[in-house]
This record gives sequence, C-alpha cells and structure tokens, in this order.
Amino acid sequence: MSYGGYLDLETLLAAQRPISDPEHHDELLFIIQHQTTELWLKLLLHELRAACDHLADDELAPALKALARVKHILKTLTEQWSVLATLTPTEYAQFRGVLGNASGFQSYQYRAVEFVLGNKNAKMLQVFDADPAAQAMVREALERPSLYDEFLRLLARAGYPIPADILDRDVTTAWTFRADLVPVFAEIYAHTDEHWAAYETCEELVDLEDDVQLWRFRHLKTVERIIGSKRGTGGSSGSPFLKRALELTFFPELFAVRTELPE
Ligand code: HEM
Ligand SMILES: N[C@@H](CC(=O)c1ccccc1NC=O)C(=O)O
Repeated sequence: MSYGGYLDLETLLAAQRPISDPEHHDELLFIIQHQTTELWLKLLLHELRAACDHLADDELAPALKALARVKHILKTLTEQWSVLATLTPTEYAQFRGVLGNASGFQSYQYRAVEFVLGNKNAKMLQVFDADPAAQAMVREALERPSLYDEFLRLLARAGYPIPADILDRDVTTAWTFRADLVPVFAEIYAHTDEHWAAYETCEELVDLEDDVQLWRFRHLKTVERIIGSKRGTGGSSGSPFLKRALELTFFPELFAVRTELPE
C-alpha cells in the first residue's frame, strides 16, 4: 500500500478540468472550492445519517458525538468561503459564461443535507430527473425521518408528551411550527437537571442550525461581492433568493421556547 494508492490520488487529482478556453487562471480555484465542499458534504451526510440511526436506536451519546463532528465540518465549510472571496468580480466574469445554466441548485448532496435536517420539498427531486442515481439518493433523504423527527420520536419513547400526530406525520413534507410542542420544551428548559439529556440535545440542535445559517450567510456575502445582484445561473433572482433562505428554520419550537421562559 502507498499513500497515493490508498487515497486514489490519481482519480482525485485528475478531476480538476477547467473548461475555459484559453484556460482562465482562477477557474481552478472555483472548481476546487466546489469539490472540497462536496467532499465535506459527503462526510457531513454520512455523520447526519449515523446521528439519525443512533437516535432511532435510543443511543443518545453516539448521536451527539456524530453531531459534534457535523458542527466542525460546517465550521470548516464556513471558513472556506474566505478562499473563494479572493475571486474578484472581474476575474469571475471572465469564465462565468462557460458555466451555462449549471448552479448550486444541482448539488444533490446539499439537497440531501437540507432534507435530513428537515427542510423537505419533494418538488426539488425533479432537478435530478436526468441523473437517476443522484435522484435516488435525494429521494432516500426525503423519505427518511429527519433528524428532528428522530429526536421527537426518541423523546416520546422516553415518556415526554409529544402529540401523537407528530409521531406519525408524513415525513416527506416540510415541518411546520407546532405550538403544542413548545410547552414540552419549556418544561425541559425550566428543569434542566431532571431533563439533562434532552436539554443537551436541544442545545446541540440549536448549535447545528446556527452553523448551517452561518454557512448560508457566508455564501450570500461571497455571492454579493462577486456578482452583486445579478441573477443566478440557475435562474433564481440571485442574492434576494439566498437572503430569503436565511429565514428558514429547522427547529422553530426550539427558538420559540426561548421567548416563553420566565425571567
Ligand atoms: C462565485 C461563486 C458563487 C456564486 C456567484 C454563487 C451564486 C449562487 C446563486 C446565485 C445561487 C442561487 C441559484 C441560482 O440561481 O444560480 C446559488 C445557489 C447555491 N450555491 Fe452558489 N454560488 C457560488 C459558489 C458556491 C459554492 C462554492 C458552493 C459550494 C458547493 C455553492 C453552493 C450552492 C448551493 C448548494 C446552492 C443552492 C442553495 C439553495 O437551494 O438554497 N455556491 N449560488
Ligand atoms: N450560480 C452561480 C454559478 C455557480 O456558482 C456555480 C456554477 C456551476 C457549478 C456550481 C456553482 N456553484 C454554486 O452556485 C452564478 O450565478 O454565477
């Protein structure tokens, strides 16, 4: 066994193929920024799925360990935007044209992460009509209970009064705010000593949402400095679209409970 053989570097390092002609110096940065993101997304998904499986098996400690790794991956991905931010609008404009209609909308791993975190939207499957393997992967993420679904099921098994219709909801649909969950969390946050495991997991989920939001925010800010408010290659309005994504929340009741806590 050798270093390059074990890591299959031949395959990995043959996969950066700029298409601008003549080749633009900065296209390599653009490709590597995306490829490294996709590699980390692969691990992030692997760990998120493990966290879901552990929760389903009432194994809270290993689930929390997997989530700790997920959070560090997200922090690395957020930091990584600073490398791409060295790409100036002038430089990007010189090869943006070769990207055609390609865009981050088509990242099937990103879509799967959003789905596992609970931001489900079956309509997004059609983006992958031309790629059955990618579509099957995203469909699996759509159809499996989200991380939040698994956590609420675990809480119910542990005796917390989670409303029954939440436990057998259609997990392929987006989560919508449930006011009747807030008192369940309010009890956990009011008596943390008696509910430590649940309390700790709630706070891990809040951290996780924070880290995803920071990634989205840095994407938006990088996009603003590179293309201003031009439309996206994927057909969206561009920065206004990305700004709206910042209003999404995976675990709305975990934020609502904060308002309810007594002073
Ligand atoms: C010059 C750099 C970049 C620009 C100007 C840019 C711009 C955009 C725009 C405008 C959108 C909205 C879709 C569209 O209409 O195209 C988008 C979506 C997206 N981009 Fe980027 N992006 C850049 C870099 C990246 C990188 C490095 C990644 C990492 C993989 C990435 C991942 C995504 C993802 C996952 C979406 C879909 C977001 C969603 O559906 O909420 N982008 N990007
Ligand atoms: N949406 C970007 C293009 C872009 O960033 C992109 C193009 C091809 C493959 C991945 C991309 N990344 C994220 O959107 C733009 O509008 O310039």
